[in-house]
Amino acid sequence: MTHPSAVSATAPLTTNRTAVSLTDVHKTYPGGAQPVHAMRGVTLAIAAGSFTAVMGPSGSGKSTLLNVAAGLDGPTSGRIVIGDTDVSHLSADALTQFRRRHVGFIFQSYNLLPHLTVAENLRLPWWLDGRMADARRESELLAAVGLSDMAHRLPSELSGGQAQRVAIARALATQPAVIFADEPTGALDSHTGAAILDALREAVTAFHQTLVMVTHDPQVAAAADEVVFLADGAVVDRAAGLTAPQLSQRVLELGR
Ligand SMILES: Nc1ncnc2c1ncn2[C@@H]1O[C@H](COP(=O)(O)OP(=O)(O)OP(=O)(O)O)[C@@H](O)[C@H]1O
Repeated sequence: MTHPSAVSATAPLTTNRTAVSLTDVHKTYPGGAQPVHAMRGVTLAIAAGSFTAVMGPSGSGKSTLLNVAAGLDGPTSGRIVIGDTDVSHLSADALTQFRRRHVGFIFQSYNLLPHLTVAENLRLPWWLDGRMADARRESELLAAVGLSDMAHRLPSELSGGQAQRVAIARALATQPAVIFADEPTGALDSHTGAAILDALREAVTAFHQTLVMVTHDPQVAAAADEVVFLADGAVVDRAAGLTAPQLSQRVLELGR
């Protein structure tokens, strides 16, 4: 295990075959009258280089799983390992530093900084880590998401699909051990959403990245290598090769 103070900016974190593992992870929110058990003993391993979709009925704990697995929120108990690092017990500062270097995020709302250009938004992960942006990688990423000619635009001058392409490129910038995406196509029309999903898949494959994506959309989940099903805070199934209607049906059954 890597000691918190020894987190390196350059250490390759996906040398083993598992990019992320959760072992008996529980997450309980204090709540009002009663605590909410949003994760009840989740054990899950995500293979390096894979694309995993997380599906389940509303309130089943998908966003909680993503936030806890990504180190955005701490577990109540259990162990989370990203690459070779046990992040469950890192101090807040060490965890922030670790996330900047080794975890990528894509959100439904893009989360671009409005006063920075496309290129500057893309450079943020390096800047936040006190490093110079890698100009060659920046050009490669802009080309990979089809935005080479929009590097100097502001987010307000982009369509939703273009903004999400910037977010994808930014998530890939530091070659993270894993990229977590929460409903990345949720704010887009179905045509643009499909194009974004293609761009994401292609970029993730081209750059050998690992992607874990929460989605309600069975068409999106059908493009994943594997789908993890959650119900009531627990992993109840994992499946590969199901069609969109089959995935839809499975989620409906879990919600009953
Ligand atoms: N900060 C919080 N405080 C208290 N309870 C919370 C908090 N965040 C989530 N919950 C509860 O935890 C449970 C799981 O929520 P979560 O958002 O992870 O589900 P989800 O599957 O992502 O839902 P949806 O599909 O509707 O987005 C729900 O019962 C929710 O009300």
